[in-house]
Amino acid sequence: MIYISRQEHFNAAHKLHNPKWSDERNQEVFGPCANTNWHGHNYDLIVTVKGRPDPETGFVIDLKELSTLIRTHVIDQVDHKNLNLDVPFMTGQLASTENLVVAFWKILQPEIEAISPARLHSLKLYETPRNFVEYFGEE
Ligand SMILES: Nc1nc2c(c(=O)[nH]1)N=C([C@H](O)[C@H](O)COP(=O)(O)OP(=O)(O)OP(=O)(O)O)CN2
Repeated sequence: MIYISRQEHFNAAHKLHNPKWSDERNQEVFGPCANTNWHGHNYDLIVTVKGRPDPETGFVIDLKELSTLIRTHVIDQVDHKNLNLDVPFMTGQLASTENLVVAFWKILQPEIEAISPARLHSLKLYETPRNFVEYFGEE
């Protein structure tokens, strides 16, 4: 079994804001991340799939195809966007790295399975060089 990864990049604006709370409470919990007029991040997304190399190509999955799939279904939806305002699949959700990576999984898993026998293994999403989450599809 081989684990193979592709890294993609996007930048996006957001703020951490719970609409059920007062502005003061949001500020207290989220600090500068609750800034009313948004802030931005340079995100990196690492998509890892697992499988056995095809005997004819030697590939678990064609990384060019995987890149196109990630860009079409995820990166193009979020790049240069406001995650709170512009991204339908984040509507009604806090724009945290955790919620974002779960939303990406729900989009990518069926798309990968549609083009390849390889399976999605994990997503790693960097919000900053020091803040990142990893998700394996577990509930
Ligand atoms: N569990 C989570 N905690 C936080 C998240 C998150 O998505 N999940 N997000 C944020 C902020 O949006 C943002 O990441 C904070 O940025 P910042 O503090 O600037 O992060 P840095 O790594 O650049 O900060 P350093 O202090 O320089 O390490 C906050 N929490």
